[in-house]
Amino acid sequence: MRPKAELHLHIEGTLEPELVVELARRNRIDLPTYDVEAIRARYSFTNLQSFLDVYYENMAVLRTEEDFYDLATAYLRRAAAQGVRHAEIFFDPQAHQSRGVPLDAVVGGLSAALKDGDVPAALILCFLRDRGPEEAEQVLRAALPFRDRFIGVGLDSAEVGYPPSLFRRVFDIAAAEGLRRVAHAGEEGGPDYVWEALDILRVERVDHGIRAMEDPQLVARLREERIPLTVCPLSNVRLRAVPSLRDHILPAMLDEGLVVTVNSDDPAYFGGYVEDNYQALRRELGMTDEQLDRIARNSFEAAFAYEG
Ligand SMILES: Nc1ncnc2[nH]cnc12
Ligand SMILES: [Zn+2]
Repeated sequence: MRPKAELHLHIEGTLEPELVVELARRNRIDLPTYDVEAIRARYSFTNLQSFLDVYYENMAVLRTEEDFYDLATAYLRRAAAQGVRHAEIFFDPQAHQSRGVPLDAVVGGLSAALKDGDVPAALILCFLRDRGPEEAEQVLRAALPFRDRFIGVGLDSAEVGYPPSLFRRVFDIAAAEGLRRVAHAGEEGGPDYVWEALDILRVERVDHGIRAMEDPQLVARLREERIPLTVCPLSNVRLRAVPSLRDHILPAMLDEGLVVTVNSDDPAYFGGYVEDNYQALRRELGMTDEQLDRIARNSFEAAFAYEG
């Protein structure tokens, strides 16, 4: 299996139904069903929001530092089996704080798992864009005492209606703290969101970015500056950002000379971990070993903290 880095992975999106049930029992939380197949049967999505509704509902079982430790430990085990040699992992503190889970339990559990895990990994703190810029700034300030436990900040959750420009200030603060910067853009939002992420947030990687291909000038900018894109093919199909894998624009992105990487996004929900995404590209799009090797090489080049 080809070695690779994974750069677009939400740790909350690795919460498998089996762990939902185990944590609900451990924390005495009522679930509508304890049948893992019944939970999985709900994973049919029509767009990003329809997924986010289920994603936020399921993560209510995450309560304690131990829960976050177990979640990240399970991911790192799977990642190792998928050929991942380095991971940069998103987490969504606001999604837990809003349920009364303290930030130190989240950061403490995740960072302890990373320390003990087999795959070298780092954390990227994401702001939920639909909760607005003021709350994002509060979260960043609350997280600064844990500054040594994460390497950067990101922007995720519902995209359309929440343009990157809203988050200029909090990204400026992050930059001044020496934090690396990424943002989801061009998943459901148009190329204008990718421009804003680059020009206003000064991001160093674009998460998804598939709609950048609608704007040739933007493609030229991404190519010339070698700004990596963390593309998530199975996610794009399951959230209907593309009609099917056969229609995915990823091969054209590679042909344009873009620094494309392949990642799993929320693998517990989208039918596969990162190697499964590589294999699907081979199977459905006929991508060659040479192309997939290039993508894997890109993933190490695009990493912020790879020490290979
Ligand atoms: N694909 C995605 N887009 C935006 N926010 C997310 N949070 C988890 N997965 C996401
Ligand atoms: Zn994502």
